[in-house]
Amino acid sequence: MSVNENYQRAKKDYEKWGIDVDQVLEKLKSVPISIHCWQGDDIGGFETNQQELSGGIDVTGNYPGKATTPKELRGDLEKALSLIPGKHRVNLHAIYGETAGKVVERDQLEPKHFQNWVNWAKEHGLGLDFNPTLFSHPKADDGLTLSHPDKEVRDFWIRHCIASRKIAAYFGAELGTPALTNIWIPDGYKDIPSDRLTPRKRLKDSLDEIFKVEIDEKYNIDAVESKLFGIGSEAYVVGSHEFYMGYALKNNKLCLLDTGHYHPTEVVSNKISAMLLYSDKLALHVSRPVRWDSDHVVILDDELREIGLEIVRNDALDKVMIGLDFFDASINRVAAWTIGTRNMIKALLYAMLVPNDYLKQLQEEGNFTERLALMEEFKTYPFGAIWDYYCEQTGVPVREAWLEDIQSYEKEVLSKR
Ligand SMILES: C[C@H](O)[C@H](O)[C@@H](O)C(=O)CO
Ligand SMILES: [Mn+2]
Repeated sequence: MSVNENYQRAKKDYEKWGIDVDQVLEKLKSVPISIHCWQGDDIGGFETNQQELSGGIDVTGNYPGKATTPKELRGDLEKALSLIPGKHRVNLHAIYGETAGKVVERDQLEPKHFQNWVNWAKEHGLGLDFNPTLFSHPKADDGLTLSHPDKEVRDFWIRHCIASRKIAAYFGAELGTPALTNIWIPDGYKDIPSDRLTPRKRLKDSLDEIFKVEIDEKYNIDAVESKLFGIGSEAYVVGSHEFYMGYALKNNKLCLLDTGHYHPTEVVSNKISAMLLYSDKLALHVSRPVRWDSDHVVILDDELREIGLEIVRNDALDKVMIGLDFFDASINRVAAWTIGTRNMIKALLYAMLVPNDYLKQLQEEGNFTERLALMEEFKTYPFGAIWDYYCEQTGVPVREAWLEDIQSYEKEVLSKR
């Protein structure tokens, strides 16, 4: 049977539950995923005076073919995007600027250093998002940045964050879609602190300084990302969840929830509905923590499905800005992007093909038997046939056919680097 024949048959199964599958696919096309550029080069970036990765994050593996220039990285992203259905965004870090061989300090970065990215994004109809980079830098060597006891260090990073927001606003103005600027800092202590409050006060003050510079939300939207621990900040992280949740709510900023930044049994899917009661928008870094914040490639596991369900059943596709954050250097990096992003989209599609209103009604009626029965049965509904059709319809390879593209790309491009 052809992809279309399978689709027509599968569609009938969903239609019995009042699900308009054609409409679902139209809607899915309009949901952008922000694809993180840093999977392509192991968070190296292109600074002229490039430093080793720091900040308590780590990329393991030495699979050949990583991008070593902006052109290579863009080429690899293009390849991945050609295998992923829908129109998406690309998420950049400040270390991916292009400064023509000159050393430009991070607090001196300007929109012109990202002009090539903007031209490229225009050419490919992509939105861009942004992150100041507060790691892999001598001024972050002791693991402290915006909460540093030394005012000079703090001021440097404050200037960098302000410069970053201006760069993001340039993306927003040029591309006609606001850029999300996400601030994540590594600040914390390896061992038990004797004072948890003072660094948090300093971080709060630094953030106030950064956001004092007003930027129209038409161009730039600010987010702050919390963390539980990092390598070297096992005992204490200044920007904890409670810290940023309070800050974001009070200052009308977005909380960015990274799925790897919580206790092992604490899940982001369970936070979305609670946070959306108090905030109009939320941002996500979808990752896969294996035993720790390991940033494995996202797979279609229970938590990813649950995240998709929470976004869809709460009618929050316009409220949750979905970004990815994983980095695996032990496999083909273009494949990593493709697998993780396709899975994120699959999770959304899966959620859109569940009779969410009826399941809610069952819960209200206390009919937990039927609720569980249907939630389980829907797991084996012919979701794959709908996904295959979506891929075919959007002009990307169906099922594992994309692997052939990756294999030839590896042979013709990656292996020659
Ligand atoms: C490179 C990213 O900004 C970084 O991964 C951050 O988002 C994070 O999640 C740190 O653990
Ligand atoms: Mn993250």
